[in-house]
Amino acid sequence: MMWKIVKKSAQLPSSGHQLCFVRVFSVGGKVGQQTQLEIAGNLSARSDEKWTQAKTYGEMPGPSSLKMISYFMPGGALRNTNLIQMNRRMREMYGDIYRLPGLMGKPNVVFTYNPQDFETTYRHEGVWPIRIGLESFSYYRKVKRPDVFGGIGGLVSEQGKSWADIRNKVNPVLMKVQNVRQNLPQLDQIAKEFIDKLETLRNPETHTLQANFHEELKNWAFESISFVALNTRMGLLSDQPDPNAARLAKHMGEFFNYSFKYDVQPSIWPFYKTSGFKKFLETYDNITEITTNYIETAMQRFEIKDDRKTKSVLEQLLELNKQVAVVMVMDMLMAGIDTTSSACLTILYHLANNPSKQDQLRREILRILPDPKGSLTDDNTKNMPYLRACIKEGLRITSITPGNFRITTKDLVLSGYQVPAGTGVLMGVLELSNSDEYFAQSADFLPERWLKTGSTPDGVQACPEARSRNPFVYLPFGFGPRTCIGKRIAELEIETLLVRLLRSYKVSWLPETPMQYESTIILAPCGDIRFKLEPVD
Ligand code: HEM
Repeated sequence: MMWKIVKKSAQLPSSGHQLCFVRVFSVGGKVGQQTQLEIAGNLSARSDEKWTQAKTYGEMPGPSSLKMISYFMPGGALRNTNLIQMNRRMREMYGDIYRLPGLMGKPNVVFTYNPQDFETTYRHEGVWPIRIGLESFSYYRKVKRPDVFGGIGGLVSEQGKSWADIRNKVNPVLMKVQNVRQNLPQLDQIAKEFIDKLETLRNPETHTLQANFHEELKNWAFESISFVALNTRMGLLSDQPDPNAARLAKHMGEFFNYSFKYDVQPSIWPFYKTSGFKKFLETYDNITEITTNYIETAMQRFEIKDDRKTKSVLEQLLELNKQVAVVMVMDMLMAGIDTTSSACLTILYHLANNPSKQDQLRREILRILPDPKGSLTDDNTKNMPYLRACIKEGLRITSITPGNFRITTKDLVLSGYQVPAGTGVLMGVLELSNSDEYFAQSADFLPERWLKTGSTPDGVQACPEARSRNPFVYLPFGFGPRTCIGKRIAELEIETLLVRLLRSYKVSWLPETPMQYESTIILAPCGDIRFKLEPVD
């Protein structure tokens, strides 16, 4: 993998920042060329008035490479900060738009906190938006294991036409609400098993758990997404999980940590394969081996004719193309465990800290599920406006993906500065959705802001005026053709679990300090996570 320097003669700024770094995926030759062509197609000089009157890229505030490195040295302004703290300090120092030089092969990145810039970036992203990030995916799948993946990198890492070819195929399978909702009975069963397990771990006197709630929730997320993706029950919520499932869960946990280290943080692996990176490749191998075995077993099951009217997600993916199915299943497992469990934990935390909102939600849940032994169905889950509002509000206050990223494919003017095609743009959505400028009482958990007037059967007063009218300030699942493909699945899983959990327990937060987060690939809850779970009569 290498970086190619594309010199743009049209708009050279005066300060020496005229080189626009565009990543070339030498690991995925064809993809790289497509991406290059796509950007190169736009390299003819932009000469309209808006562009020529804008300040040059070099005039945009931001540190030089050397200054940036000094910030991370002992005593430096960004020493020991996580990504969120780092962005906040940089914003304090440089303002609402600033640029960071690309270090160790990463592209130059413009950080913006202006929703107009978000809109401009998305409106000009074209039909093949570029979001680079997890390049180890491409390397492993295309260079190390073409035997398994047949040259397909997967949604997360492909760009250009290769990305669109997969995305267009899998969109109807994964984004169509009805197709995803066919998993509701099994997801409901998994949520029930989760509650049964909590009950065995719960101290009936103190109502606290004798186990790590976060780990248990990750097992729930794993069990749920592997049912959707592999059409297989892993048994992770039982006393006797499938041994391969336990191995897969362990490797998935390692994968997430490795990916942060080698895909997000600056690393020399594109130039030199360190022993740590080789271990990462072993983890990839283990995940590939276990997942493909599960797929083979499921394929044998599918051959047996039965009277099912609908086809599972995996069957539909296999009908498209076996390699696409293998890649997509692995992407779903990799992207669908920590995200969903962190989001669920975050929403639960906000509900625990806002007992009156939790009570309000429980009134809705009791209407849906008067008998806790009853089942969740398409019919009784149709009308859950307060639950959906609580989920949105939880993800507004703490979006587990605090920023959205694109590589620009056209020259853009952002906040009055020229931003050449091929530059990274990081849009700080978390900051905006927590600002009083866009959401009244932004620090308060106010699900009512997401309700439509007259939409709540339980007589809750909607408060839509407390919500920003600008759709670009709240984007927890991204935006446009490249938006999260697991959004529907994640929402269904989270809704199902919250209904079951809050139907069974009144939840309160025990630690004296607020929930802590660490920023890895996402913003993940960490530290002391303890809830009190008191049974609901
Ligand atoms: C609450 C949970 C989740 C959140 C907040 C979330 C958020 C996101 C975001 C912000 C993006 C980038 C979108 C963009 O660039 O516009 C993304 C992409 C993606 N997500 Fe999710 N996600 C979640 C759950 C899931 C699940 C359950 C799956 C598995 C099916 C999944 C699979 C993916 C994939 C494959 C992509 C890449 C899509 C592409 O590039 O075409 N996500 N997600």
